[in-house]
Amino acid sequence: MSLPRPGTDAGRTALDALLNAPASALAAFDFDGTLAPIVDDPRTSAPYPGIVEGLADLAGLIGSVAVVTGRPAGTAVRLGELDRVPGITVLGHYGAERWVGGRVVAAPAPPGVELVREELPGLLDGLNAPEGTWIEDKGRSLAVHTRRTADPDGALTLLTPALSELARRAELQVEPGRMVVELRPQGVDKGAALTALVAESGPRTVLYAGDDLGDLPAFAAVAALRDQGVAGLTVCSSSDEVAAVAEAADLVVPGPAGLADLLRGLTDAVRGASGV
Ligand SMILES: O=P(O)(O)OC[C@H]1O[C@H](O[C@H]2O[C@H](CO)[C@@H](O)[C@H](O)[C@H]2O)[C@H](O)[C@@H](O)[C@@H]1O
Repeated sequence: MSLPRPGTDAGRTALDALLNAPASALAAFDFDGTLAPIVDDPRTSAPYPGIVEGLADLAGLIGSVAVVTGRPAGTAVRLGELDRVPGITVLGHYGAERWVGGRVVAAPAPPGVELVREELPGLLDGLNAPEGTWIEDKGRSLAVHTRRTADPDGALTLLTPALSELARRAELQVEPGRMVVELRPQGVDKGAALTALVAESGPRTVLYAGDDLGDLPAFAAVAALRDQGVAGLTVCSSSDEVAAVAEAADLVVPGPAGLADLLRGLTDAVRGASGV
């Protein structure tokens, strides 16, 4: 499997650094839209064929592999079969939760989450939210999905102002995503999560792959880490739904299928470079 070349100097430098010193590399991945194709019902998400095997192979060849997701960490592990990846770290809820070796560690959710849980159904009724609007209660956050409505973008436009006002009263943060608006605790994002992981394990190279707006803080963290001497490669798992992530990435691959190919290309190249 051939390995695509990043379109930026910084990305090419980081890819070369990863291949030259794989034991000093961290590769971190978003879940939905990156490792798992987007589906209408989030409860049925599953990794793209070959992804789990690709992550497991990579985990045996480089310093560390992580998933950083907006999902609860345990949900991502269950849906993604991530416990099949030796040594993987899974950071859930944008870094508020950490799954490692079967245990989830997290601080308690702020009280605003309970307020949103109580008020959200009535708020959606009052707005005549279109049929197909669905509340995903993730425990420490709630997400309002519109993908299954007749007009997902129109539904988001209708609902977002009132959801933002509810988030403000609950002292929560609004997280927009692919046909979804999430109300979640403040003070965490994927950038801070990735930065903390790097501080902990001290890699000399970081690869981060994502597809949605919530991944942009992680891309920004990769850029900041470069200034501190850590080589960084950002990868976009592209879609027709989000343009900003491809614009910010060093390398763009066509969705989870492209990410599966990239994983195979990376493992082949690492093995080739080290003669394994
Ligand atoms: O950080 P991620 O791992 O990318 O999680 C972000 C959100 O992903 C899920 O929603 C998205 O995927 C669904 C399943 O494919 C899709 O139906 C939905 O339209 C997408 O927005 C998940 O349900 C959310 O809780 C995550 O925050």
